[in-house]
Amino acid sequence: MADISIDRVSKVFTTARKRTVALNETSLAIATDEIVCVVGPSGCGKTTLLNLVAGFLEPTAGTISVGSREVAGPGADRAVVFQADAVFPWLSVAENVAYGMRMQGLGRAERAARAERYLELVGLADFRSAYPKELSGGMRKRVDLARAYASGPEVLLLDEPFGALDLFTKEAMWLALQGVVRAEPKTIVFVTHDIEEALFLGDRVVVMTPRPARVHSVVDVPFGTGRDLELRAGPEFQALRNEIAHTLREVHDDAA
Ligand SMILES: Nc1ncnc2c1ncn2[C@@H]1O[C@H](COP(=O)(O)OP(=O)(O)OP(=O)(O)O)[C@@H](O)[C@H]1O
Repeated sequence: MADISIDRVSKVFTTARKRTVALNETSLAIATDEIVCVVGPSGCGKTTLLNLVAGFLEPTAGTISVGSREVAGPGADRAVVFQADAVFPWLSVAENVAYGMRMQGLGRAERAARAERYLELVGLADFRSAYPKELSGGMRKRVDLARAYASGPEVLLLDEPFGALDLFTKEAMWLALQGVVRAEPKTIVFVTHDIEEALFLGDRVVVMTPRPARVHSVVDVPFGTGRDLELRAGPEFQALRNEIAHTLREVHDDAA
């Protein structure tokens, strides 16, 4: 269990031809076991922010802490799920889920027990011996999620994990993620382009400005736990969706 503190973080990419300020003194505090969804204009720096928290990139200025530790590189306390599948095609579903635990040196029996627990939580227990090519896109995403959880992180960083899925598969993944989080809460940063996804899953939705990204506004999501898909049809959900869409349109127009 850990909170995340992003304190006046800037990130400048410098190549031979170009200098890009992706983030400019961005600050954000995320509480332990909170789900924060991040939306913003395309190319504003959302993935950069996530990669900085993951430790894949180093800030040009500012600091990021997870719990009491300052981020100084990737670590087992953080697991990342990307849009692209990260499953190994030559490993079975259960072996994929156990992979990170093997790297961490856990014994065979514990790996098997933990893999089983997370396969059950994501609804894949019957597919433990299947290989990725036998799975649908949504099922492969469930494997990614189970593997991320099984590696025992304190923080989950999700970068448009369901971005390539069709609407119905996506909805099923929202419910799957919600179920796993309910069984085992985590501090989650979830980057998405999908406002409904952000509102359905998040405790808060952070709207970023165009590049260089800063936090434009933060929307508190009042729907509690155990959300069902019908929620989206309700007036409160619709009003928040419209509010965020309006903000995004505004920041987009200001930058254009
Ligand atoms: N390694 C890199 N080298 C140079 N520039 C980079 C690098 N990574 C990202 N950028 C630039 O930083 C800016 C922010 O990119 P980033 O991928 O973080 O945006 P994003 O908000 O996640 O975009 P999208 O919504 O389209 O996924 C972009 O202009 C991008 O071209």
